[in-house]
Amino acid sequence: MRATGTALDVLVIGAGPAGVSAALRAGALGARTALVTRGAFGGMAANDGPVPVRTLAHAARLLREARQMGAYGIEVGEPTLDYRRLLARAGEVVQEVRSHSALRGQLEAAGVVIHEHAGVARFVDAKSVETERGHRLRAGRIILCTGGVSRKLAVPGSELTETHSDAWALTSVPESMLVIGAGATGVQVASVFGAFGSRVDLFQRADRILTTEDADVSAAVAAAFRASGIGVHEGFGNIERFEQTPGGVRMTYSKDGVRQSAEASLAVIAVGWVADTSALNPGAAGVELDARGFVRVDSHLRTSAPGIYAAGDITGQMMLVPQALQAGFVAATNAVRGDVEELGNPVSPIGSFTDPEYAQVGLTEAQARAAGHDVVVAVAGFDASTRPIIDGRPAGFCKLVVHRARREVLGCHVVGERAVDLCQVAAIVIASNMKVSELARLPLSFPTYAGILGLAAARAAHALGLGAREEVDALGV
Ligand SMILES: Cc1cc2nc3c(=O)[nH]c(=O)nc-3n(C[C@H](O)[C@H](O)[C@H](O)COP(=O)(O)OP(=O)(O)OC[C@H]3O[C@@H](n4cnc5c(N)ncnc54)[C@H](O)[C@@H]3O)c2cc1C
Ligand SMILES: NC(=O)c1ccc[n+]([C@@H]2O[C@H](COP(=O)([O-])OP(=O)(O)OC[C@H]3O[C@@H](n4cnc5c(N)ncnc54)[C@H](O)[C@@H]3O)[C@@H](O)[C@H]2O)c1
Repeated sequence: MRATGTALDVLVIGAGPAGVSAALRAGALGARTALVTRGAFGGMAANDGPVPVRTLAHAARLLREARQMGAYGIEVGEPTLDYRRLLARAGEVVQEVRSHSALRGQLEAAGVVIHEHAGVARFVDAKSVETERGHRLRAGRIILCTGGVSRKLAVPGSELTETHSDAWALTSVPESMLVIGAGATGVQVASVFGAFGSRVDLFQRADRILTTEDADVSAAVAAAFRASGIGVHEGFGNIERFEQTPGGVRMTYSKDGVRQSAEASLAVIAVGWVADTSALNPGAAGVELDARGFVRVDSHLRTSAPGIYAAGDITGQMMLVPQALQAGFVAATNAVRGDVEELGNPVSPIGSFTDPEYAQVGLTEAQARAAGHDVVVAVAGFDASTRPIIDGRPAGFCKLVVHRARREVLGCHVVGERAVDLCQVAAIVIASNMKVSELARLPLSFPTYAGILGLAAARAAHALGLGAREEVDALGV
């Protein structure tokens, strides 16, 4: 067992976005800090989540674009996919992102000692941790940033199912695929493999896919998926079991006493994310979990154990990279300076790189109405805007939810090309409390996707009796 000499001020466990941010902040504040992680630096975000997934989504886009070329006078023939080559490319991208990241250098410059590939770390007591590869580390403050893992289904035969990580590691595109769970992960898996030529069936227990999106977004993405050949089964019932078949796997499920089954080459489970705490032995340090199994934290990101903080997916709060970075910063600030900062509730755009893309920021229409806001809703179709028509991508819409009296945007919901980018602009509008009429009058560049936001704002301003719509429509953005 290798023990570090004197105790550290701060030990951060897990080098995903939350842990890297926490360690950087603690080091920058002058604390003697170490960062210990099971595997490679960067966590899921770099190695198994957004970076490889976005690479596959990009390949899906390239296939789509190759098929569109004929309409623009370019003949290239039907594209074919070499999946092994694509996976190699995803690996290269992960390496490239890693080698261009300034974070490791910044951590070293801040004096943070990095223990990478240390194996699983586990609490010995509330101040010390040991790792599988023999490090023993002691610190006055400990920040838990060990992220999460895919939730398993507790049904017979669940060992026959795969996770999104297994799906990325296939050596060829499966002929067919069942995707179970239609949150951000499930729809991404379904969209990518549908584009690669698998026959995909997406099973969602709730009565609509993407339950955390505006209902119009769920409906539009489901309709687009169906139009592209993906089977979308909403409110399908309960899974009874999985069984091996000669060609792959069979899922048996039932609803209202009626039993049905579906078969495919493989089944991918994407029914949610749970904290990765089993190996950490949090009980030895007095760290309590909540009913869902996430580490319970207060607004300062303090756990139930004095001197132990947690940030990122392990807390079960918004499970996204920017939020993990922010939480790591807050937890480390509090660990070093003494509980001076709260996490707060910043404006948080969310979106996914499916085809079609979808994104949101702020309140959905239903949330705004449930909160008692008197709202005006304005929708601009992509087909009413010049740029999507130029690009041959006229499907989609931008929906604004606007507070009638305050004339401020409460929410923006987009389906279609560059939806995620469009919502970043809307996030700035919301964060700055800009009036919708000011947004409508802003001379956004022409012809752009951001212009659709201006068009929706003009329609909202018109509905509020502010008279901007005709002027903007006349410009034909
Ligand atoms: C398929 C997919 C796509 C996604 N796409 C996006 C996206 O487009 N945009 C976005 O913002 N977010 C996306 N996310 C979510 C995002 O990846 C996570 O919210 C983010 O990675 C959380 O960061 P974290 O630091 O909390 O945890 P992680 O990134 O999971 O890092 C945790 C680290 O802790 C290590 N660890 C775990 N247990 C131990 C232990 N006992 N000892 C030592 N080390 C340990 C792990 O090996 C890992 O390195 C996606 C997620 C998935 C699954
Ligand atoms: N692009 C992105 O930003 C992105 C991509 C992937 C994941 N993520 C993050 O990762 C987190 C986890 O995402 P996720 O999609 O894995 O989980 P999730 O909890 O967001 O979605 C799981 C879905 O599975 C459904 N479900 C639950 N039990 C089921 C069952 N037995 N059968 C069928 N359906 C069932 C739920 O209704 C839900 O819609 C999210 O909070 C998200 O923030 C983000």
